Amino acid sequence: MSQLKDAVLSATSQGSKAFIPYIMAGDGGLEKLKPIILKLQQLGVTAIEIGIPFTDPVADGPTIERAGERALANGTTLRKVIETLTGFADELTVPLVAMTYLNPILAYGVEQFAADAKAAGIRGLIIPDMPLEESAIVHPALSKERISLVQLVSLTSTPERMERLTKASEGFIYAVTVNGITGARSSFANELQEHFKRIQSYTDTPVLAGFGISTPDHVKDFGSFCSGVIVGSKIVESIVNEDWATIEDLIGASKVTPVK
Ligand SMILES: O=P(O)(O)OC[C@@H](O)[C@@H](O)c1c[nH]c2ccccc12
Repeated sequence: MSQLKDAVLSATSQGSKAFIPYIMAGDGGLEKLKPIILKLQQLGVTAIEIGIPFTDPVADGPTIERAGERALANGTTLRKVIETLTGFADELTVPLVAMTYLNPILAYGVEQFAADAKAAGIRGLIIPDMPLEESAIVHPALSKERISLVQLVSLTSTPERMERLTKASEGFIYAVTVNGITGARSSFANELQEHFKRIQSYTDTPVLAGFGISTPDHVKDFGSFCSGVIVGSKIVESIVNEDWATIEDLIGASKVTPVK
């Protein structure tokens, strides 16, 4: 079984929803990575998505893009992130999900990456620029280390593609809630509920919503029709501002049973 899927299922079995914050590794310096991760896990998150900064981040909106630029300016690399994580992996109680583009993994070496990622506490991987059809490049090495390869399902996927992505996705399904790039939003399309129902109809793997989610109400609304949420830009911005109260409120909203 996937440790990532287990974590999501156990978060949802208690009437709560899964909450996965996204952070940009190296934003503010790599020495911040450990205290930020330990603080988030102490606040009760389900897993933590760790962004590896990249020079050409196709899916990223301005907040994440700028965080990535700051992290790159600090000299952050995939290798350094993995080394840093490995230094405190024995203190981790939640699974980490790395978000990295394909090129840094190829440059690292797929097999070596998978082994080192495992030792660093990484239990899931999102590779936004790798189409499902190409996943044989990394999948065997990841499977060997029991690292789940999470697929993104977009609003515009055809039903056939949606079914294929959904069935292939490991750990959870990352259902993208908007057409476009990452970044806080104020509202979402009305048909989302139907979209989520359709995705969930293909699989028992939990479906999580991500992109644009930025308020406790969003967390509750999405929690009423899927297994939980991923929040990126709002978390990245709050960490920069050292606004932990906002982060606690967002996490808190995943812990109540939504009344709907
Ligand atoms: O920032 P938002 O809108 O809350 O969305 C989450 C997102 O940032 C995070 O999951 C992410 C960052 N970069 C990505 C690239 C592709 C897919 C997902 C991501």
